[in-house]
Amino acid sequence: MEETQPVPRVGVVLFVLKGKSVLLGRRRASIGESTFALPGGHLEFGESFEECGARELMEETGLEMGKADFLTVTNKVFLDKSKHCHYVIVFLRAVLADPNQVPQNPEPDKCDGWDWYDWDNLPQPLFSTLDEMVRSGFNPFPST
Ligand SMILES: CC(C)CCOP(=O)(O)OP(=O)(O)O
Ligand SMILES: [Mg+2]
Ligand SMILES: [Mg+2]
Ligand SMILES: [Mg+2]
Repeated sequence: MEETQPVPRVGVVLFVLKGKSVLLGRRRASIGESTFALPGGHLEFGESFEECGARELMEETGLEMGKADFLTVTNKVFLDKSKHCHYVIVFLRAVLADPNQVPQNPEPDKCDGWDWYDWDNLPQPLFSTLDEMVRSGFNPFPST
């Protein structure tokens, strides 16, 4: 019997920028377990990319998204572990509505906690897709 392949899903993740730092959290999840990743998650029915990003940011960090704009998109099949999955990941760049807001960790089963990391001194290991972008020289910061 042919093994049913999982259908591709859409994720929306955010480069939340603060000065030269970016918000990252260490994942506790099947995909990218123990790697440092951007906040974000599955696009839900009827959402715009920005609505999804704002919802996921609030759900995962308690932070309110301010201005956001589209950066790039990737298309990747994840074969790590037993759970094979295929994601189109939309990357937004965002700032906080209130730059003084402090990230919380309301989903401790999914993440060790959130912190700001200098782009020139990122923690390791990074989530695979983010690692590939960094290694390729990708820069999420607006050109001044
Ligand atoms: C692989 C990823 C970029 C897309 C899914 O993200 P996620 O596992 O954080 O999903 P949720 O936040 O929606 O649980
Ligand atoms: Mg989420
Ligand atoms: Mg998530
Ligand atoms: Mg979700």
